[in-house]
Amino acid sequence: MITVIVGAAIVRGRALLAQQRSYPPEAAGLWELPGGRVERGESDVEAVVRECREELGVEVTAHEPIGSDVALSEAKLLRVYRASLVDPLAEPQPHDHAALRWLEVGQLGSVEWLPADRVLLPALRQTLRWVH
Ligand SMILES: Nc1nc2c([nH]c(=O)n2[C@H]2C[C@H](O)[C@@H](COP(=O)(O)OP(=O)(O)OP(=O)(O)O)O2)c(=O)[nH]1
Repeated sequence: MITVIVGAAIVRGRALLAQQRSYPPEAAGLWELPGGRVERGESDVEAVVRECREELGVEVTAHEPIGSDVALSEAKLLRVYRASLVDPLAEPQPHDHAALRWLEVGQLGSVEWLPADRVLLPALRQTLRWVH
């Protein structure tokens, strides 16, 4: 069975939300998109919405997938969906991450991403350019 990890590319205005991991030690300090494992009986989109609620305390709408699936291991893949805040004035909170940052297109390379997310940077850049 393949485990799907969904990531949320939350875009607000010209910026994308990134979060900094606080664990495990080998990933602490690196940046990723909000998200996590799709649970049994759940759709990808439902998982995106649930994870953003749990991790950030905000409601999002999940849109289309961005880029291609990225293999994390033989049995795990990362699939990213474009997302937006239901209430654009809602401020996401880092419930279990070290920090959050809104990055504009020129700043996407300024943080150290997890390796799988680095693969998606061109697609994320394109999304930020296209939204505006
Ligand atoms: N959420 C998320 N996970 C990512 C990204 N890129 C990436 O390689 N991953 C990896 C890190 C983890 O190994 C895995 C997510 O697994 P998971 O949902 O079980 O979350 P986790 O490791 O934080 O563990 P936990 O919260 O269940 O304790 O996917 C990303 O952009 N967002």
